[in-house]
Amino acid sequence: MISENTAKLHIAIFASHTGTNMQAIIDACRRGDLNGKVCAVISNNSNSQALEKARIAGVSEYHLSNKTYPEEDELDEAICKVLTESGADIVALAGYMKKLGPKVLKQYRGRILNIHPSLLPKYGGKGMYGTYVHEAVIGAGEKTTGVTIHLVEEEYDTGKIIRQCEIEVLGGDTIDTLSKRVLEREHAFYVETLKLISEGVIKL
Ligand SMILES: Nc1nc2c(c(=O)[nH]1)N[C@@H](CN(C=O)c1ccc(C(=O)N[C@@H](CCC(=O)O)C(=O)O)cc1)CN2
Ligand SMILES: NCC(=O)N[C@@H]1O[C@H](COP(=O)([O-])[O-])[C@@H](O)[C@H]1O
Repeated sequence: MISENTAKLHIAIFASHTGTNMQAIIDACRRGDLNGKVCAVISNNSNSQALEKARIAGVSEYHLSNKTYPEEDELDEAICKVLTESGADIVALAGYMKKLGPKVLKQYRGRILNIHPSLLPKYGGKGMYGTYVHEAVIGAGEKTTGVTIHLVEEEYDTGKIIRQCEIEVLGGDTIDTLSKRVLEREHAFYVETLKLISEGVIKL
């Protein structure tokens, strides 16, 4: 339970690749736009730009994957240990491509957020990540897409929806133009949502 208070929100961020949402959250904390601190960045990808961005920002970063922990339950436990030791109040998945395990889900139930680049429940679930989502949206002839921030449960994209915003699909949109426009909107949307949580306006 995230209680309304003036204490900084300690945020652990998970990212697998580029990490632009992670960077937006780090920057917002540093600017004072979000009463928070990114206490850890975790990636399953040792070569990710996300880990490099975290190193440059001076944020504690961890490569935790099936390469470092081949046994799934050991990886699950290792992630729990890092989250506990980092003092994380809340977990923000931001382009994290792997399924969180049962131990992490139990330890942080109700306090794990994920951002998804569509209006869930449409275009979610296994295989629906990154540009595959925008490809499906355009392929279906949708006039509107959007961004969803939801709580994370065992199955992909099934948790309670916390906030959504709509984004128009333009006539000439390609996968590239749409993904760029959605990603740009995600950055402010994630920061706004975390701010509302830190202020107790959104109660988890
Ligand atoms: N326990 C949970 N873990 C995660 C969730 C979740 O809701 N529950 N959300 C995902 C993020 N996500 C969508 O928002 C998502 C990410 C990845 C996939 C997917 O199909 N992944 C592939 C593997 C892709 C790869 O290895 O690069 C797969 O599982 O086959 C779907 C949805 C984060 N974790
Ligand atoms: N299903 C999960 C999913 O598709 N997540 C998406 O991955 C991108 C990560 O970008 P980033 O690494 O630059 O923040 C974002 O568009 C996010 O919505």
